[in-house]
Amino acid sequence: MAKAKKTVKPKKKKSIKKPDLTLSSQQKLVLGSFLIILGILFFIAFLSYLFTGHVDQSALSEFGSREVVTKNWLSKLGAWISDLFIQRGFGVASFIISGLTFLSGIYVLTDLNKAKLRKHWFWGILVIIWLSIFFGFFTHINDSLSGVIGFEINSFFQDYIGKIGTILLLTFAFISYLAIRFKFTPQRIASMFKKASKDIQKDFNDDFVPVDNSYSDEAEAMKSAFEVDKKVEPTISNHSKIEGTTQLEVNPTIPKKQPTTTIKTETISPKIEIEEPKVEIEVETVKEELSETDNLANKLVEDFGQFDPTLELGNYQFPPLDLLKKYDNEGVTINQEELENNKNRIVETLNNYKIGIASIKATIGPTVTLYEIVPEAGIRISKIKNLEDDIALSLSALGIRIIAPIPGKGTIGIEVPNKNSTIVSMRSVIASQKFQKTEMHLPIAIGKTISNETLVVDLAKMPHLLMAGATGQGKSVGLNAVLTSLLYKKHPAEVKFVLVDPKKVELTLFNKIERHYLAKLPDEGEAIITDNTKVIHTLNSLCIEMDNRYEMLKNALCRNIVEYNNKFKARKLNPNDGHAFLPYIVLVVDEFADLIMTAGKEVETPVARLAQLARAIGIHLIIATQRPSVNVITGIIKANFPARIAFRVSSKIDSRTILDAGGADQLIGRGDMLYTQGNDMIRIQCAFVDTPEVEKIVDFIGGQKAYPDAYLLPEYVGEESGTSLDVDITDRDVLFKDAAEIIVTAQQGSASLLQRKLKLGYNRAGRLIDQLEAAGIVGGFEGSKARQVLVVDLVALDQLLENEKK
Ligand SMILES: Nc1ncnc2c1ncn2[C@@H]1O[C@H](COP(=O)(O)OP(=O)(O)OP(=O)(O)O)[C@@H](O)[C@H]1O
Repeated sequence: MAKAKKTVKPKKKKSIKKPDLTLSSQQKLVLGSFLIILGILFFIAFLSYLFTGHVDQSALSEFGSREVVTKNWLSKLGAWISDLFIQRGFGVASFIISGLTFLSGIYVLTDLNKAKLRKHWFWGILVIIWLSIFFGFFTHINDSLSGVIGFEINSFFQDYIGKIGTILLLTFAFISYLAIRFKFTPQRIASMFKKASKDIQKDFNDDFVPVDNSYSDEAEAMKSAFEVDKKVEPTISNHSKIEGTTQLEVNPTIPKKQPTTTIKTETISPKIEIEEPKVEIEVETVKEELSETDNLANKLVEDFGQFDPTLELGNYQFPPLDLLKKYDNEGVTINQEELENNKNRIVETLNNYKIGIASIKATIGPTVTLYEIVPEAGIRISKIKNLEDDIALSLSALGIRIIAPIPGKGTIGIEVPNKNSTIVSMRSVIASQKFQKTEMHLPIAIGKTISNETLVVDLAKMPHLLMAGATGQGKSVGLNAVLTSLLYKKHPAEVKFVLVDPKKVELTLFNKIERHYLAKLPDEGEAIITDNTKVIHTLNSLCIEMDNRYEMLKNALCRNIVEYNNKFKARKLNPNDGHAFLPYIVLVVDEFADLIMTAGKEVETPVARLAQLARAIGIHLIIATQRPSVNVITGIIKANFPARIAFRVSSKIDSRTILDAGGADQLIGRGDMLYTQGNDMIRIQCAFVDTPEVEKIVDFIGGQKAYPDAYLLPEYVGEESGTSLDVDITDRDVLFKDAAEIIVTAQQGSASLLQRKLKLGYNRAGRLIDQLEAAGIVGGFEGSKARQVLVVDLVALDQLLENEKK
């Protein structure tokens, strides 16, 4: 609300009245005009008092009587009010009150900034008091100059600090007023004096000068002296301002002194005028010229509306929250005693190592409590870091993690597991505002941070996720949490899953939503892939899908899937040209280690290719593994998976393999995890979603109307279908070029070399040799001897392959 108000405000000027929270427009009109009239009444009464006050003085005692005649222009009331304000109040300074009242009326009517009005009153009252004290000096001339208040204060000052003291005090008040109110500085005053003396000198030299900047400069200087304040109190009257400007502009050769005085009067006696009129500029937006296709697209959008990819399953219902379980032990449960004990032990332990603590703060999370310590001055953080193991031993709790220092803070963190950890239910994170209101493309409510905040991350931004953790530490639950998040947020038309599950048990549940959310190869029975050869086919098929999508993006002149889909929705892309709405594809591979061990390069190559290139076209990979050893998570995979989740692992080395840092070995399991997206590491308690809950969700979705089939991936012709001598270069094995390079580099035409280097099976390596022979890279079969290599080096090989394409 407040924001909306803010954005609207600057546009609204006098003409449009902004709704007020307390007063209706009618009330504002009544109050505003009342104040304006009251201001005018005051002014008339005060003005009249200057002429009639002394006559009316005697009548005031009989004020109640109707017969008494008063001379004030506003009769008895005028006489009484002006007597009250001028005689018994602040003297002639009371005129300012009439001005302020008038001003308040204008503010209420035109709904200007109330804070400004308050400022006017504040400064106005100070000026009134100052003036009345100042005029107190001159009461011998006329006692209504200062009023009783001014006179009394003045004589009070004079009694205590004398006449000179009072004058000095008033001077000081005056300077302070100028400095604070008008932002006057000595430099500004000096520069004004300088300018003035220069001008005088010039005047002296010649009476008339051709127009120069000094007028406007001076005007500027004076103006700028007040400019800072303009926002607070726009004082220059429109009328005089316009006059000043015209004089300056129209008479280019007028004598200098004249305009100077004009400007001075203009600035020194600020008249009451509320808002400087701002000439508003109306910007006409020029319509972009439309191209032919745009016109057509606009017409189509006009006729049929934007393309809605969800239309085919228009009645699709998202799973309700009720399908997810509520847990009793949700919410933070750590008692004061535990907190106190831990704190004491930390303080004691650190004291044993001569580390003094300046302060300590605890943040209680779902699984661990973070004690944030500020060490005493002079203690080196590296010292604490080195003592990590000793401190953990002394605190003798499993899973103590020391963060020294906490990034971005000068403090040290010690995370101590809570005795009773709490479950972070999937329901709580899905129901969180953060998740419900997110605008992310592929939002994942992964769990809660140490300070109990729900963490929602965007898979589309990651752009791929690597998950590792020893068995039983929460990996499968983590995968389910990811999938559940997407099911709760994305329509079947918007996202498709390719699920690879060599364990055959974890992801089978999702079979029920095959025709809603899964993608598969054509002619495959089941969408969930459990067989290694099928995995290789699917990965290669995804590579083809990727290439196809890139082609579509290129033709549509789009840089990424979001732009492409927006263009498609705006009906700017013709389905007859091969365009279609592109759903995101999320490839989930459980037990990646298992795959790499059995299929080696055949899996690694397409995975690496997808990881490198697929982000822009909406294919995202989630890879989970139990064994995070370097031959599973190779350099090329790591380089392309900046987002990583580590559940508890058994060794520091494993932790380093996944996170490039220790820490995952000190987690406590059961969904306790570390998450990094390339820079900082955050400790998260993974949201818990149990198999029965997932089952309910997939049943709910599976029970609804579905597409006729799963999302079909492009067909991939695998190695089995190749003949022994493939001459057609388009039918070559994807590893053909790699194989040729290995053979040429080694100058040894043997299948076993390929088997070793490319981690291939014998059959495939043999077939590669056959294809190399057909391409003229290796010679014919020579019994037990290795084949002859016919290409001398890699340059020659490149040339040969280039020539082939022509
Ligand atoms: N986020 C969590 N919150 C609470 N408990 C959890 C959480 N995640 C896992 N657990 C507990 O740990 C058990 C094992 O989790 P999970 O099946 O996910 O392990 P895993 O790492 O997949 O094991 P494996 O690799 O053998 O499949 C769960 O049954 C559950 O009791």
